[in-house]
Amino acid sequence: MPMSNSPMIQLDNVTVRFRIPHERIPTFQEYAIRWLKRGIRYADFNALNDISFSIDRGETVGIIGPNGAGKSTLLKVIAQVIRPTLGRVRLRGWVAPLLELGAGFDYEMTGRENVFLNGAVLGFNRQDMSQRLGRIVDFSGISDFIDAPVRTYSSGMVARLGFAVATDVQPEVLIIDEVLAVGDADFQQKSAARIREFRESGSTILVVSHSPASIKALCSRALWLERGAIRLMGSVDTVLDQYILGQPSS
Ligand SMILES: Nc1ncnc2c1ncn2[C@@H]1O[C@H](COP(=O)(O)OP(=O)(O)OP(=O)(O)O)[C@@H](O)[C@H]1O
Repeated sequence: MPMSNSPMIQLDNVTVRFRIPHERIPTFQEYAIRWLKRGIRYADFNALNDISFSIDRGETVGIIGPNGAGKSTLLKVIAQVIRPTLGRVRLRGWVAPLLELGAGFDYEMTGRENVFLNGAVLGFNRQDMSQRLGRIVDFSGISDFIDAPVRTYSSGMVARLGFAVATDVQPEVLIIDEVLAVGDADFQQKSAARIREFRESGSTILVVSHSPASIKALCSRALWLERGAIRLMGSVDTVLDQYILGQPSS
């Protein structure tokens, strides 16, 4: 099979800027008055600041960093959920993002209906999804609840179902934001095994986790983000050893 040498994901000088009110405005009324008087002062805040890197086909890259470092923002900009303020994101594959858990779910609908809904979002029709349904429900391990509305599910159950749908459809690029931390130990093992299968079949994977151990177990490269900038990117061992050294508990 001919393989292109060009990267699967490439970011060139990506900056994501949010505009946030400078001071806390206690009520909506106060906000409206200030807005009319042009009295709201904003501060521009770069959640990502001039980020450049590329990821090749088949790489599994773990993203680590403290709270607020910009990890989720980075995944969102790669999944094209948000646009960069400056710079460019280039993608060469079909992406299945598992960002906020259950973000693609309608909580009033049943688990079964949501499988079809999620499938449609990922580009699959009803017939495709009917064929996949049994396998998805099986993997999620929530078959007893599949006809109950998702609002009755625990966050772990939502995670199981979301993960089962998004990873049944063999994406070329799989983007996973902290999903692995949600399920119980049994599900964490199952999902890690599934990610390894994707890795072996050549998918490109990006995973955010606060757990250096899960990143070590799954990834070949790691990217350490801090205050919106790359602190270090390299082999998983090099980056995590440095990262762990910098943690207050060590
Ligand atoms: N829509 C938004 N508007 C304003 N600020 C935002 C928005 N989204 C994120 N931010 C800010 O950008 C920064 C980075 O957020 P992000 O969620 O990417 O961090 P993170 O590294 O994923 O953090 P965590 O580990 O806590 O999940 C934070 O300071 C956050 O408050």
